[in-house]
Order: sequence, then structure tokens, then C-alpha cells
Amino acid sequence: MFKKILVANRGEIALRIQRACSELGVKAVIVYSEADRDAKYVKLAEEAVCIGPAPSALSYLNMPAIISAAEVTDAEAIHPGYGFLSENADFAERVEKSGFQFIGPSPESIRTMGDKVSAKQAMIKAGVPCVPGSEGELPEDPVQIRRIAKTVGYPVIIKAAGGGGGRGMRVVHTEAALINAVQMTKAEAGAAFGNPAVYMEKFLQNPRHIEIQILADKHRNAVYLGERDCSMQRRHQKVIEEAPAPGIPRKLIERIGERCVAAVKKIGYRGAGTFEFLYEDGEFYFIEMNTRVQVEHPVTEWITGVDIVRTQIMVAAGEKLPFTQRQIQIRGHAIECRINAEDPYKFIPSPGRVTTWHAPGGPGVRVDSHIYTNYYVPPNYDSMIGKLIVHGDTREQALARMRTALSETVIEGINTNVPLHRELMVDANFVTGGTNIHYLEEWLSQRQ
Ligand SMILES: Nc1ncc2cc(-c3cccc4ccccc34)c(N3CC[C@@H](N)C3)nc2n1
Ligand SMILES: [Ca+2]
Repeated sequence: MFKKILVANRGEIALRIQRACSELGVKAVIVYSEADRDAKYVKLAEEAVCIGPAPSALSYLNMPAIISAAEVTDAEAIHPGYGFLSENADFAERVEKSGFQFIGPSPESIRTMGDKVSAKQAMIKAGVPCVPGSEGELPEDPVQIRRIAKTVGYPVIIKAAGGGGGRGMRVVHTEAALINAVQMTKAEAGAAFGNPAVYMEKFLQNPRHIEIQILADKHRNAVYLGERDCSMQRRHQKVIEEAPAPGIPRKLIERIGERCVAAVKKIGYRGAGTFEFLYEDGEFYFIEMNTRVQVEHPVTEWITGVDIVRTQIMVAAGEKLPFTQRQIQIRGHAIECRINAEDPYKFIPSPGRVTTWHAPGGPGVRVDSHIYTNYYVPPNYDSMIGKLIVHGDTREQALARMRTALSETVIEGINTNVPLHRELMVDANFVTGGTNIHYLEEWLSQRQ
């Protein structure tokens, strides 16, 4: 086991990793930008290194600064968290070339999954069901592009190989609009990701977003930890996540979960990973794989009893998974509300000083947040200031606990989306369960 790990992130995930290290008896080195000098986990840190000024590019994305911080503090490993450099293959490579363990998959796995075309090809080879489409990069020839679209059937969606998470996508409903749409998406992809390659898929009209969490060690053991329903999103920002996914037969989950496990074994994947699927009419369609721990990992932790961050660290240290698939039992239901410093209905960021913070509590309530009374939420980073996660024996009990927790939550001094969560937790369709990826945006447009 490592003696010292550098936490290359900020906010609630930095605190989460710091806690996992503390529990394992591993020292944690905290890095921070000048804007995060007063962060809770910096104050709690045994060792903290300022890696630069507020802008991410000069701090949390500053590879030399982070690697130097690891050197001067004699850290043995670096945990990237999520966002920032967590899925940057070059960073993982530089970390390992500098003699540190990167807590995550190999640079090759990160690179393969970061290119959405190679990711899909790997999954097709591994027998994971994918959305029908161009099975590779679209050719230049307009005649061929039209032929592929005709085979796939309109509407189609053009996606950037270097995109993901909703960036670099364009839906096409008619042949007349096709070639121009391909050219626009290629130009945008070239500019945004330095990679103009695009691919095509059948556009699924009303899918749910279901993801499978996997964990794999360096000894070819791998398990899946059930699924999460992440369909309650707005402009590709998740708002509410839950596990298990309401109304999906366990048999279907087991089948797709086992295929994901077979795939990670086949590609020699190690660490935590998430397979993103669209789910429609009883079918799963692979769209992307995330090679990082995700914001919403606590809902999976609670229904399986597995500490994902702790296991990431153990696996990176070369240990075997401390459980087999048979030992993974799904118990109860968990729901997560992302708490953002923003206007609850206009989504305008609302940084500033938190003058009052009262966290909720009680049976089945978990609060993952770094804020405190008088904490100043900096304007430089994304607006998420914490997560409220609840667990119950049933979905109904989890909903009741979330309503109670939200009613106890007090955050004054800034705007937050807590009022939005309070309304959603009593919305008839959300309470029924199984709302698709468009539901929240439709709900918000009707509310305006
Ligand atoms: N073939 C096909 N059909 C429909 C799709 C719809 C979306 C999509 C569009 C808009 C919001 C979404 C929220 C969660 C998951 C997916 C979406 C989508 N995304 C958006 C982000 C990235 N994960 C892929 N890909 C799709 N692909
Ligand atoms: Ca993704």
C-alpha cells in the first residue's frame, strides 16, 4: 500500500479522496490554486502545495506543477479524481514516466476510450451491443456518407471521435441536411478537439441514460457494481442520479453487466470504469466509456456496500479485488441530488460567500461537500458545491428521506438549486420513475 498519495483535484472529490486515504492510513498531499487556499480539505491537510493561480489552465490542468508537487512531497501515486486531467492519457503517461503510480487505467486504455470511434470498435469486438451506425470514422466521399445514412435510417446523429459528454454532436433528420451537417461537425471537432474525425449513429429519440460501474484489478479480476440511471440531466449536466434504475428487469442488467465485465477482461482494463448506455424499448446501446471515478459514484457505493475510491487505491497498489461478483449484492435504493451554486431555474452561476450552511442528516443521509459557513465559493470552477445522497430499503423510502433531507438543508448567502430538487422530488413523473433524457428539459420549459 502507498505511504503517500497526491490528490490532483479540488472540491468535494478532493475531500472524498482525502478521507479514503485517511481511512487507509495513507498520507494525502493536497494541491490547491490560490482561489482554493481556504478550502476545507486544505485546512485538514497534513501537507498542501499551492500549484498556481486560480485559472484551471494554470493550476489543476498544469501537469508540470502537479508532478513537481508529487516530487517535492515524495508522493508515490497521484489520484486525478474526475474532470480536469482524470481522462488525459498524456497526463497519465507523464505521471508514470515520472515514476509515480497513476490511480486509474493505463494510458493506453484512457486513450482508446477517449477516442469514441476506437472505444466503439473495441466494444463491438468484445460483444457489447452498440448503437447501429458507421462502425468507424465517416469517409470523406459524400456519396458514401449518404449511403451509410440510408442504411442506418434517419434521423441520424453525427458525433466527434474526440468529443463525448455531449460535445461535438449534431442530429440530422433529412438527407438534404446531411453533408453540410457532417462538414460543420468536422470543422467544430477539428477546432475543439484537434481531431476532425466524426462517426454516425442511428439517433435514438427517447432513450434513458443508464450506466454500468465496473472495477477491475491488475490480476484480471473484474466485477460490475450494478447500474445507475442518469437520465435527469440538463444540457448534458446531470442533476439527479439513482441506483438501481427503476423498472429495468434484473435479468437485463445482469446480462449487460456480464458483457461489460467480459469486455474489460478482454482489453486488460484496470481500476474503476463506467460504461455509458442508452436504453430504449428494452435494449441497451453502448455509447461511451468513462475511465475515471464519476461524480455519482456514491449511489453505487450505497446499494452495493463497496467503497469505490478505496478500491481504486487498493487496485492501483497492486492488490486483488477484495470481493467476487457473487458477493456483490444490491440492497435498497439510492438517490443523489447534485447541489450547485446557481440560480435554481435560470442556472446562472452564483459564486460568493456561504453565510449559513446547515447540512441535513439522519438515517440513510450522506452529504459529500467541502463547504462550511463563511466558505467563499470561487467563481473560477464549475458550480457543484456538494452532493446530497440518500439510501432507503425501497425507492419510496429513499424519496421520502431525500424530501426530508432537502427540507433540512439551509444554504444562505448564495443561490443554489435546492428549491429545484425540492420540486422534482414531488413531481408525479419523477416519483413514478423511468423518466428519459429529455424529461427535465421539457419540465423546465413548461415551468418557464
Ligand atoms: N445515437 C444516439 N442517439 C441519441 C443520443 C442522445 C444523447 C443525449 C442527448 C442529450 C442528452 C443526453 C443525456 C444523457 C445521455 C445522452 C444524451 C447522446 N449523448 C449525449 C452525451 C453523450 N453521452 C452521448 N447520444 C445519443 N446517441
Ligand atoms: Ca462520457
